[in-house]
Amino acid sequence: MQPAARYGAAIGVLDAWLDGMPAEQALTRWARGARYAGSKDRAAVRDHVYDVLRQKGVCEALGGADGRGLVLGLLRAQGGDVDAVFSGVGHAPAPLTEAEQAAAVPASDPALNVPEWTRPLLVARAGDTLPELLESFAHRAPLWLRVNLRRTTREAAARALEADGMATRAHGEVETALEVTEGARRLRQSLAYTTGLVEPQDLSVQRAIAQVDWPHDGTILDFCAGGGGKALAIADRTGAEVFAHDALPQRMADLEPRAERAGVRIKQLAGADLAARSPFDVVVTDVPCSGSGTWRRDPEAKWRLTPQALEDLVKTQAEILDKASALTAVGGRIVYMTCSLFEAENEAQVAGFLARHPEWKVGVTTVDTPLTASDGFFSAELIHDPA
Ligand SMILES: C[S@@+](CC[C@H](N)C(=O)[O-])C[C@H]1O[C@@H](n2cnc3c(N)ncnc32)[C@H](O)[C@@H]1O
Repeated sequence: MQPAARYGAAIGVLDAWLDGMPAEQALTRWARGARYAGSKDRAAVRDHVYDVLRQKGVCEALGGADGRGLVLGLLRAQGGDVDAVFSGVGHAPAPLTEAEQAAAVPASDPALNVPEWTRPLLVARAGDTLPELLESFAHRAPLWLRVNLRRTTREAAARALEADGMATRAHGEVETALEVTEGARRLRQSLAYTTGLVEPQDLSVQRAIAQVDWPHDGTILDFCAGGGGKALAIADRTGAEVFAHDALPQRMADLEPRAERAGVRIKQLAGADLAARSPFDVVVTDVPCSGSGTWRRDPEAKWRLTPQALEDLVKTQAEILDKASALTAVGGRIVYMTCSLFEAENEAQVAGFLARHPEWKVGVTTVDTPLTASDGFFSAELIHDPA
C-alpha cells in the first residue's frame, strides 16, 4: 500500500471507532477486508490509529471530529505532508476541500491529550511537571522486558534477544529490567520470549515488585491475578507458595502455560477455595483501576473512562482491600497496586483502608508516572500490626 492509502485506511478504522467499535476490532475488520495489505501496512495503519487515539483532542482541534478530520489533525500535529497524503490519488484520501483549507488551525495544546475532567486529577499527581506529563500522553511508551532470573542472567537474555534482531538497554537500578530499543515487533517470535527468558513488563511494575521484601517461605495470594503478570514476577523472587485468584477465572486462562514457560509453579484458586486455604502471609491486590498510568499504551481507555466509572472503581477497590484483609494472616501484609495516577485510587484508598482498619499500618510505597518510568504505577504495602 502507498503511505497515503494507509492513512486512508486509518480514517475508516477511526470512523468505526467513533461509532462505538473497539479499536482492535475495527482494525481486525479492516484487515480482513484488505487482503492486499501486508504486515507492514497493517502495522502502519495500527500506528496511525493509535497515534490519533493518544492525542485525539489535539487532532480534533487541528483537523476535525470525524476520521478524516482526526487524520488531518494528526498530520498537522506531526508536521506531516498534508497535500501528499490528501491527494485523492489511488486509495489516498480526497484532497482538502476549500473549507478544510480555510479553517483556522490553532496552536497544539497538550492539555487536549486527556479528557477535560481528568486534568485536575493529574495536577494533583504531577504538580509542576503537569505540562510534561500531558505531553507524554501523545507518545508511545517504550517496551520494557522483565528477565526471568530463574532461567537466565540479564546479560544472556540480552544476547539471546540480539540474536533475534532486537537491541536492548539494561536499567541501572532494577536488576530484572531491559528496555527494547530496536526491533520490538520481533519479540513474540523471538526465542528469548518463547522459551521464557523474558516477559514484557513495565519498568514501574518491576520497580514496585523489586522494592517489596517477599517472604522466602509461607504463602502469597495474588487476589486479582488476571493474566498473571504480577504473580509470575513475584514467583520469580520468592520461595513461598504462590496462589492466583480472579473474580473472572477465565482471565487466568494463559497463566498455566506462562508459568510453565517461566519455570515457576502458581496454583489457581476458585472463590470457594479461598477461605479454606487462608490465611495467606501476603495478599497482593492489583485492583481494577482507571488505568490512567497506562494511557500511552491503551489510549482508548482514557476516552472511555467516565467520572461515574471512576467512582465505581474506587468502591470496588475498597471492597477488594477489605476482603483481602480477611484473608491475611495475623501480622501479614497486603500489597495494594494500581496502574493509576489518581489520588482517589491510590493514597486516598490507602488512607480509607487505614481508617477502617486501625490495626494496620502502611509500609513501603512506590509511585511512578510516565515521566519517571514508562507507565504510571502505585504500590503500597499494608502491614497488619495488631499490637
Ligand atoms: C488490573 S487487573 C489485574 C492484572 C493482573 N494482576 C496482571 O498483572 O496481569 C484487575 C483484575 O481484578 C479482577 N477483579 C475485579 N474485581 C475483583 C474482585 N472483587 N475479586 C477478585 N478479582 C477481581 C479483574 O477480573 C481483573 O482481572
